[in-house]
Amino acid sequence: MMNFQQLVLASHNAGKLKELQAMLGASVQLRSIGEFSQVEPEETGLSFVENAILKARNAARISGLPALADDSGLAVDFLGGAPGIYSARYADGKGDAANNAKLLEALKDVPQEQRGAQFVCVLALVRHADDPLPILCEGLWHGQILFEASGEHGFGYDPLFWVPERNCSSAELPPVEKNQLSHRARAMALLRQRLGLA
Ligand SMILES: O=c1nc[nH]c2c1ncn2[C@H]1C[C@H](O)[C@@H](COP(=O)(O)OP(=O)(O)OP(=O)(O)O)O1
Ligand SMILES: [Mg+2]
Repeated sequence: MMNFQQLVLASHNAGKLKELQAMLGASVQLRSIGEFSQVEPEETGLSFVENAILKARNAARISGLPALADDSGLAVDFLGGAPGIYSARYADGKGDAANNAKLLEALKDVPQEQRGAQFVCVLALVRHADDPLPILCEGLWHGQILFEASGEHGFGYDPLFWVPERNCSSAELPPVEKNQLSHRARAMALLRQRLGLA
């Protein structure tokens, strides 16, 4: 097993970097792809897996380092799994606040018992840009979509995601707790096992 002391994180999302670095601990240093390039690759895949691999290969190519990518999103039952892989682009690239407003509007007449949703995270690690065997790990987190935003922590859809096991929104959870429960935490626990860090 290769020893990954330094990985480039194939993400321009500062929230992901913070969470993933906290989960990985000090033995692996995550460097942001932003140190190397500001150009974001187009996420042309039809699945979280495809987009994670695409982002990881791109970052490995640009940086010359092994690369970790996180492709994630929110799948809402009532919307047939949307916005899913399109979560970041749900409100046409207008950002988190616009995405959240659009989701609240789409669900405004939907009763509580039909507001189930899951966060999905796929982590892909490539040793180099053309790695024929990327390491893939996934994690899911089940919850419900709230009727209004609540909480200041986290990023993205966190203020709208109600966490049944804690009875609060994911943005109300202290970061340490989110990092033990989340879709990303579950995917990272699997990755740590695969890397012999667990
Ligand atoms: O823990 C989370 N808490 C709240 N929202 C979250 C979470 N995890 C993913 N999300 C949302 C944010 C974004 O709307 C989409 C990810 O999109 P995704 O393309 O994977 O990430 P991104 O464009 O923000 O950064 P990048 O592609 O550079 O890694 O799902
Ligand atoms: Mg993205």
